[in-house]
Order: sequence, then C-alpha cells, then structure tokens
Amino acid sequence: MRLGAHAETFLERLAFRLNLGPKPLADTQAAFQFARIIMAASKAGLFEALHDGGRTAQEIAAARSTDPQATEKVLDALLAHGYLGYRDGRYKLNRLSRKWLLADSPHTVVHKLDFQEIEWRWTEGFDQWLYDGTARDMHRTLSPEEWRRYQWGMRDLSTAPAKELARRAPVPKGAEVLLDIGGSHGFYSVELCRRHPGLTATVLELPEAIPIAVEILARESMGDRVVHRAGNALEDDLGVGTCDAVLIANLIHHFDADQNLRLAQKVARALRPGGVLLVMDAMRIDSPADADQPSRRLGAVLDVYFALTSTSGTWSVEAVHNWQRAAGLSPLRPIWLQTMPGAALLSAVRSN
Ligand SMILES: C[S@@+](CC[C@H](N)C(=O)[O-])C[C@H]1O[C@@H](n2cnc3c(N)ncnc32)[C@H](O)[C@@H]1O
Repeated sequence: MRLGAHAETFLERLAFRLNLGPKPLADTQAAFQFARIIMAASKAGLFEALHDGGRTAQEIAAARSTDPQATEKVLDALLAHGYLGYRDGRYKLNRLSRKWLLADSPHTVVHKLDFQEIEWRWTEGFDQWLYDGTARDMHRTLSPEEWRRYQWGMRDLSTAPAKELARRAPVPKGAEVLLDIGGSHGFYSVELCRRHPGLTATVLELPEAIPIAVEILARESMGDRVVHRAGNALEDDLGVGTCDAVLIANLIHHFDADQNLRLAQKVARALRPGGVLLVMDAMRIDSPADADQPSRRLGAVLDVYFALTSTSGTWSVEAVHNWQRAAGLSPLRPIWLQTMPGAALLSAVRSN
C-alpha cells in the first residue's frame, strides 16, 4: 500500500515523473490537513446528518449546530476527495462514507477516528524522540477515558481483518480452546468462534482494558464462549498443553525482541500437539535493501509510530519466524491480509 499523493491525469503523471511538483508538500500539508478535516467532520456528526438522505449545507449546519459557512467548506473538501456525493443542491453519503463513517454501520471506523485525536497529539513527540529516543509507554500512561477511546478504536480497526483472519487462519480441525493474548474487545475471538462451532476463547488482557473490553464484547452475545481474563502476557503463566490455538494480534509491536521470544516459548508450552500459534501484525522490512516492497510500507510507518508510543516497533516476517522456530514451532507460509494491506498472519504449528 503506497501512502501519499498519486497522479491521476497524464499531466500529473508527467509532473511526478519529472519531479516538477513538491511531493513532500502533498505528503504533509495536504495529507495532514485533509486527515483532520475528515476527523472533524466525523466528530461533529456531519456524516450522521446525512444518514437518512441528502441535505443542503445549511440544513446540515442547523442539524449539527455548526457554522454554516465552515460546514459548507468542509463538505466541499470532502466532496472533492470522494467522501460525499452531491445532487440538486444537496450533499449525500456515497458508498465510502456510508460504509465507514456512520456509527451504526457494521464497518464503522468513527471510534478509530476519535482515538486518532489522541494519537495525533502523541505524534507531536516525534521531533523530541528523534533526538533522545525516549518513548512514551502508552499502556502505562493512558487515562481511563483514553483507555475507553483506545479499546473502541481497536474494535473498529478489527472488523474487516477479523472476518478474513477467521476464514483463512489454519485452526486445527475440532479445535476447542483458543487463547487470545492482548485481544482487547475480543472481536477476533468472536469471529473465530463463529467460524469454528466447537471453539471457546479466553481473551487475556491488561486489567485497565477489561471494563471497556467486556462492555464491547457483550454486544456480540457470545455468552461464555468468549470471556476475558485480566492478566499480563509478559508475566503470567500460560499453562501447559491446554490450547488448540493461540492468537496474538497487533501486540508484538508493543514488545521488544526478547519479550516476543519468551512469549513465543510460553505459547509453545501452552499449545497441545498439533496446536497453532497465530501472529497477526503489520510487517516491516528485514533490511533496507527490501524497502521498496509494497507489503512493508504500512509496517515502515508504524515502526516509527510504535517506537515513539510503545518503546518497540513492527517486526519482520523473518524475526517472527525466528522466534517461532526458537520456541520449537514450525512456521507456515505467511498469509497477507487483503482487508489490511501490509499486515500478515504468521502461523506456526506445534508438531509434538
Ligand atoms: C493494539 S491493541 C490490539 C487489540 C486486538 N488484539 C486487536 O488486534 O484489535 C493491543 C492490546 O494488547 C493489550 N496489551 C498490551 N500489553 C499487554 C500485556 N503485557 N499483556 C496483555 N495484554 C496486553 C493492550 O491492552 C491492547 O488492548
């Protein structure tokens, strides 16, 4: 997945090829301003105001108590970038905004946009971090309100990949016990349990995450098939030979190499013979020589972001496979997720 500005017309392509326009401004000024326009529109409920049909800018402003002139400008910016449609003087939702930007859509990302306000503030620390390398350990510094916005944001982010992961993960036939480490809202477990009728899941989460995570999970009506357990994956004993599958989704980027190796070893002990470790995350390059691989671009950006916010960063396929092998597991071929370009499912099997 390539981030940033892309040429659409012949002249734009030519200008890019000849390096005539300032790409760094497209990658920064236009990108961050439009990012904030989408977030502000979502927060103010401009998309919700179009839920039941097209409206004029004045009607939307009146419905959301926003300034009419400012509202019109924001709507036009959204229109120019394909986030809205326009007909007979009325703005309306299109496929994109109806799917992702309404709170009651099963695919909504409005909670993630809300959490991004916090992430936005964190990224202002890049300058200082670049000099002193001092990271913010986000899980130790979140306020209760930030924990709520974080867990809801993660829930939004999981919707599409959770369904794909459940469909493609090599869960052993007849599997009964799943441990979902750092599973937050539990939606990956929910989808895996829906896919595998004999499966029940325990979501191991930090105590601070539990109240909101439990509330989010309750909406799925999974009863005792998916439950939470408060704990710490780095400190807790995970048992011996009790699990058919262990999922670690979007967690290894919070841990350093030694912590990930020790976690893989604990998981290997917790698996039954034939059991599988499922690691899902955005993947970074293994060496600068691989930097042009499209599948590693998301991981390259998140590597910097998680180094700032969580003391670690993204990891390469090779690094994950090395931990899995060192733990006595046999890695399977990576499965690259279509619903989250740049993220892969790296599974490994315990053979005996
Ligand atoms: C980025 S979120 C991923 C949530 C979920 N797995 C997903 O993919 O949507 C990371 C989660 O791991 C949890 N976590 C972080 N450190 C942990 C630890 N040491 N033990 C258990 N959970 C942890 C966090 O509370 C957070 O909910």
